[in-house]
Amino acid sequence: MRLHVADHPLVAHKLTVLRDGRTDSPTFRRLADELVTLLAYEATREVRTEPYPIRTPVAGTTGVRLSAPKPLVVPILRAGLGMLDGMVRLLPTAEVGFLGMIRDEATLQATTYATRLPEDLSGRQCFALDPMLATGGTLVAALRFLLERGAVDVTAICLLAAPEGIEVVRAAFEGEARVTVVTAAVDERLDENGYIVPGLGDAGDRLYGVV
Ligand SMILES: O=P(O)(O)OC[C@H]1O[C@H](OP(=O)(O)OP(=O)(O)O)[C@H](O)[C@@H]1O
Ligand SMILES: O=c1cc[nH]c(=O)[nH]1
Ligand SMILES: [Mg+2]
Repeated sequence: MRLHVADHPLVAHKLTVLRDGRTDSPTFRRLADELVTLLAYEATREVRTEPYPIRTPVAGTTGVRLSAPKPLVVPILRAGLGMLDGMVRLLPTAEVGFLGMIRDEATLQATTYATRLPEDLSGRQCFALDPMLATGGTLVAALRFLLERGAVDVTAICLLAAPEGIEVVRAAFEGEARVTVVTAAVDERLDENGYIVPGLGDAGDRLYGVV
């Protein structure tokens, strides 16, 4: 597993406003959208391309274009939906699959309640979107799911990660070059309820309201 932590003043600035408990839902949604676009720049560094010949008004040249099969973007519902638009803005030809996962608030165990993904992901590069990597249970299950269906590699894009969760993902994918985690920041720790500290609270609730 490879880990990339964004180191950029714009990311740090937007993340600070996102964390602030006074930030309202519309602003939170806009910032999550902007942050994922900044992170996607790094996360797509190894997206596959092929040579593509074109003519400029001046001369012929060979550029590149994204090669087939199309990358698959997978938001992990609910909170990952808040990152979808920002991601596909940068990768407009990508296809989108959905994974619905919920963490039990008492046991912190993740369960899957919805899947809408291609059966066969052979040869596909996948990008899993989830703002929070806390205990790591959700992300490990999601990454396993995509790799078992044949994904060539999976890059998870998170807004915040806890050190404990990173270690869980690292242990689950030890020596696995197909897994990369890109995050805007690694926070201090988890609290006794499995929340990231200082974190930003419940990302799903801040995006979409308390259910
Ligand atoms: O690393 P973990 O300990 O597994 O926790 C992280 C998960 O918790 C949150 O989802 P939640 O279960 O709150 O669902 P929601 O997106 O519907 O709010 C978050 O979006 C992650 O999916
Ligand atoms: O801090 C956390 C941990 C898990 N899920 C969240 O939304 N926030
Ligand atoms: Mg939630």
